[in-house]
Amino acid sequence: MGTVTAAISVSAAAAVVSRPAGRRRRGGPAAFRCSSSTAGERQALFSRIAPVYDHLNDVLSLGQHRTWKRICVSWSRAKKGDRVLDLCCGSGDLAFLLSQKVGLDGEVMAVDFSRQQLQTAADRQEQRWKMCYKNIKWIEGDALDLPFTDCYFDAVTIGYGLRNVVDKTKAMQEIFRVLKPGSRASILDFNKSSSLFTASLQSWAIDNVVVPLASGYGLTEEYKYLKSSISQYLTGEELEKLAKGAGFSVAKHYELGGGLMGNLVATR
Ligand SMILES: C/C(=C\Cc1cc(O)c2ccccc2c1O)CCC[C@H](C)CCC[C@H](C)CCCC(C)C
Ligand SMILES: C[S@@+](CC[C@H](N)C(=O)[O-])C[C@H]1O[C@@H](n2cnc3c(N)ncnc32)[C@H](O)[C@@H]1O
Repeated sequence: MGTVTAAISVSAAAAVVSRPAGRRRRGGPAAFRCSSSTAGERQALFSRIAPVYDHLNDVLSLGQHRTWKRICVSWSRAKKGDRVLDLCCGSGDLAFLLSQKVGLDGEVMAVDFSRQQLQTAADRQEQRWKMCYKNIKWIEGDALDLPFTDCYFDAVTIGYGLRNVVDKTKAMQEIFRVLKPGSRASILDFNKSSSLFTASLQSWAIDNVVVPLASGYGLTEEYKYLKSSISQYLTGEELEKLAKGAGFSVAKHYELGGGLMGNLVATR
């Protein structure tokens, strides 16, 4: 009873219920509120969705997310022999693309704070035959406190990660810090569109396709978080200002996928 009590008092305070596994809170599923969720709660969210994350991305975007990720990596200008960082790497999609760009003479550091996402990435690496993938290191770490010295990387990518960190300013400052002068950060995410039509289409797709399908996997609240996280994200113009504020000399945001997605390219 004590555990349930603790859960109820926690839910009253934090609006998020961290229930003991296998037991449901009275009154229906927990609401995962983006505005009050902590880093730990987001970490747990991405660990929960890890087993189906890649599959749902392919199904829900009709495979288009792979195109957007290829563009993100291409715009990082990562090249043979480079030392590069994929931040918030998740299951490794961008890290695998970077690996092919830098080759065996290069090095890919892929950082995430979800052990389950990293395990998925490492399993995928095991199952693939390309020799270059041996240049990837999977590192459990925090985007807000990177374990690297200043001016360490020739390029940084972050795909669908900046929107999910609890301190976007600190994350941008860390990205700037670990980049070599003249090098690029390429930051892919959903676009917080100023177009009412695009914003409505994005919102409709999440409400009527993404969340219902995710519900079939018991991940309703996890995928509802998507919509609230986008609503609390930054517009392209605000992302450019955030990058310039962190010290980047050039920052430009480009819309992708008809405005549903966006990619910021910032040069140190
Ligand atoms: C790769 C994509 C999203 C990754 C992703 C990011 C998050 O912050 C999440 C948070 C919580 C749960 C899941 C995620 C998550 O998967 C983008 C593509 C996958 C999207 C889930 C689908 C988006 C659908 C578009 C709004 C409409 C696509 C229209 C057309 C088919 C191109
Ligand atoms: C939507 S996934 C993106 C994964 C991958 N980049 C992709 O494009 O599919 C967001 C990832 O960011 C990670 N993440 C969120 N906040 C983080 C932080 N502060 N430090 C490290 N990883 C973080 C989550 O664990 C999750 O794996």
